[in-house]
Order: sequence, then structure tokens, then C-alpha cells
Amino acid sequence: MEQIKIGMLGLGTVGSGVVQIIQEHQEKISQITGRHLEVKRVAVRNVAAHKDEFKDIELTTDVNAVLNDPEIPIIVEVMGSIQPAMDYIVQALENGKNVVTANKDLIAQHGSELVKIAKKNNVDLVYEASVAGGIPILRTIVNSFAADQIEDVKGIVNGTTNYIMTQMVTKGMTYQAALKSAQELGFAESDPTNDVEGIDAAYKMIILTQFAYGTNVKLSDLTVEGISKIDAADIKQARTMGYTMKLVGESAEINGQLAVSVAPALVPLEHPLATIQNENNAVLVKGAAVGTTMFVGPGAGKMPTANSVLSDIIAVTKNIILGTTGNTFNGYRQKAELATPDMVVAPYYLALKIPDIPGQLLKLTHILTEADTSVKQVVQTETDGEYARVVVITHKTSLAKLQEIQKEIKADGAISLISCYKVLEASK
Ligand SMILES: NC(=O)C1=CN([C@@H]2O[C@H](COP(=O)(O)OP(=O)(O)OC[C@H]3O[C@@H](n4cnc5c(N)ncnc54)[C@H](OP(=O)(O)O)[C@@H]3O)[C@@H](O)[C@H]2O)C=CC1
Ligand SMILES: N[C@@H](CC=O)C(=O)O
Repeated sequence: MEQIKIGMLGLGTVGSGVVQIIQEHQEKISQITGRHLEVKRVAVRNVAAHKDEFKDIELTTDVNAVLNDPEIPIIVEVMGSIQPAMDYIVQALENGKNVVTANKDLIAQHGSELVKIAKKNNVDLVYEASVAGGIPILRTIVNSFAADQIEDVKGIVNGTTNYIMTQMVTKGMTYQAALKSAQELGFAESDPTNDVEGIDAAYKMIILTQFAYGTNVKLSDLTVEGISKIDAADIKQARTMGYTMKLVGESAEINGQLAVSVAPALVPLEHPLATIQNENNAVLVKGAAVGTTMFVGPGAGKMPTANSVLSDIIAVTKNIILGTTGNTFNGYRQKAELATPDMVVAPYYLALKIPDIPGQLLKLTHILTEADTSVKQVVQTETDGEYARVVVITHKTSLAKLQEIQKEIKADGAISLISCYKVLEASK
């Protein structure tokens, strides 16, 4: 049987999973593709750290030995970060190599540039593993939503933060201990800042927005908030009010304009996203024709992510055999403006510190009424005699009105806003 030789950049969590699947599932892959896949050479930083585990594979620190090898038609980039990964991928594409990558940072920031280079060189550039790890969401949007008009994409798209929050809620683990565990399990990025600050999820929402609406947005177009400042008191309070807290990414089409965000949100316990635990991810895609669909699975980790990389490798192998490489992963292109804050509407959870004297709640109600909303649910959780902690869930209001509310509370001086989270609606 003819061979397809693969060159790899990186042999960490994902890379080692890719090698393992190719070795263990070779027979099935050969039957499906008609080719024997062989990992010919892998570039790493530290050969000594890997040589005992990967005795049969040629390891090198010389990236050019991978990128310039004429026998290798597919390069798998699983080293991460922007540079030097960007330069290596450009070099691979210019050398006529097809590229499979799991690098969301790079695709979200430089995807359109790389797509052009791939097209010019008539090679594939595919990146299924870059969004939601093991969930085959990108190819599903490309293939199964090709004729539908997507109206909303929302979900849990970062495994590390969902794992941390689940461990904190179900096992009472501290934030730091849960983060350490996520790192040990290979879910977190090498620098977990992007995970916990919502940036990793934002990159994934940028890619999902490109696939769903054909529109390129940049990180600065998104509102992004992570989980590092979440108060455990809010998680507990939310629970008593019938909600759990999740880091939710959303890309919504509102009258032809796009609103893309990542933030911790209160999710009603009966909402499908409330059931997603640990490193699992879920993406809800709402199409005008199909309605709401949900895709669930592991969003991070060695084997699930490697499986998505393999689905790309197999797709590229088939294209090589058919002579059909060079087609853009997602061919949909559409220009769309960004929605303004007055268009983005939701109920909000506000935790406030209020002087424990008569008339203060009335003042708060007045501030909300002035901003065209009102209290849907209110709970006084505790008081030290001087100040009470009050939690309010508002009726729907726009982001613009929420900003007015925040400004008015600040101006009042006596009342202070401790935290503020969007509340998902049970039916959406
Ligand atoms: N982990 C996960 O669950 C998921 C990860 N991803 C993405 O996959 C990619 C890889 O992630 P992951 O496997 O976790 O990362 P790891 O940190 O586990 O592995 C990175 C690998 O890349 C190698 N490497 C790093 N820099 C260089 C360099 N300059 N030259 C050569 N080799 C280099 C490292 O070599 P050495 O071992 O010698 O240090 C290591 O083998 C990232 O883009 C990540 O965002 C996507 C989805 C899920
Ligand atoms: N660090 C990421 C890995 C997968 O993309 C995550 O936790 O989701």
C-alpha cells in the first residue's frame, strides 16, 4: 500500500495523541483512505525528553528537516502559540505542504492571511481541533449547515475553565487547586492565562463566527471576561436561585449585525448547557431552518483533540489522492457590521452592597426603572448591620442600559456593585 508521510511540529499532549492514534488505528485508517499513514519526523524542543517514549520515530530540533522534506506532503502543527508557529506554517504552505493545525490563537488572529497563502499554493489548511477539542463542530457547520441561515452560536468552548468551575462547585476545590489539576490533565494551555481570562474561548468564538456567518471579527470586536474574578459567593447564590455559573461564548446575529462575547453567565439549571461538566464543551447552533441543535463532547485533552486532528489528516489524505487540495476549509464570506450595545439584550444578575437602612432598595429600583428595566427576582443574602448584600435579577435590558445602570450606581456612592453577570434564558 502507498504511504503518506507526515511531518509534525510538537509532541506534547496533542502531538503524542496523534502518534498514538495513527499507530493504534492504522488498519482502519488504511482501509478508509487506501494509504498507510506514517509519522516520518517530529520537531520538538527537547529530543531527550521524548526519545524513550517514541523510539520508532525520528525526532529532531531542526524544524527545517520537517518543513523542507520533499517526501512529506502533510505537516501537523501542534506546538502552539503565534511565533514561530506562524512562520513555520507559512514556510510549509509555500513549500506546497498541506497543513493541519490545532492552533486557535493563530487561526483566530492570522487565519485569513494563512488561508490566502494555502489557496495560492493549492494546498489544504484545516484546523478542526482548534475549536471545542473533540467535537467535530467546524466540519459540521461547513457541511450540515451549508444551506441554513445560522442565527446564533453559543456554548461552553473552553475545557479548562469548565473543569475548574465544575471542580469548585461539585468538590469544593479551590480555584488554584482546580487549575493545577487542569494543567496536569493536559487541558490548559502552556500559559493558562488565555484559558482563565476568556481569551482562548474568544479565539474559538472568532473562528466559529467565521464559519457560521462568513465574517472575520477581531479580538477587539468582542467583549471578553474570564473566570479569574468570579466570587465563590455568587456561584453559591446563583445555585439557590436555580442557576449554575458557566463561561459562555456567544455569537449572535441581530438584524444582520453580529454580537460576539465571552463571559461568565448564570445558566438556568434546566438549560442544556447547565449539564455540561468538567472538560466537556457544548455548542448550540441555531439555524433558521433546523432550529436549535447541540453538539457535546470533550473540549480538551490528549485523545479527543488528537481524534479531531486525525479527522483533518484523513480529509487531507483523501484530497491528495483525488487531486482536490486547495479548497478553503470554509468558503463562506459575508461582510457584517457589529451590533451596537443597545441591540444586545439580556436579563442580568447584580450583586450589590447596600446600606442597611430604609429606602435603599427603593433607590435601586428607581435606577433600574430609569434604565427601562425592573427587578425580576431579589434576595437579601446577609447583613452586617451596616451593609446588606442584595442580589437582583433584572428583566431584560440592553447592554447600553446596563452600562447606564452601572454608571448610576457608581454615581450614587452609597450603593456599590460587587458583581454583574448575564443570565441565559431557559428557552434559548
Ligand atoms: N491540550 C489540549 O487539550 C488542546 C490543545 N490544543 C492546541 O494544540 C496545540 C498543542 O497543544 P498541547 O499539545 O497541549 O501543547 P504542549 O505544550 O503539550 O506541547 C507542545 C509541543 O510543542 C513543542 N514545541 C513548542 N515550541 C516548539 C518549537 N519552537 N520548536 C519545536 N517544538 C516546539 C514542544 O516540545 P518539547 O516537548 O520538546 O517541549 C511540545 O512537544 C496548541 O495550539 C493548543 O492550543 C487544541 C485543542 C485542545
Ligand atoms: N486550553 C484549551 C484546550 C483546548 O482547546 C481548553 O481548555 O479548552
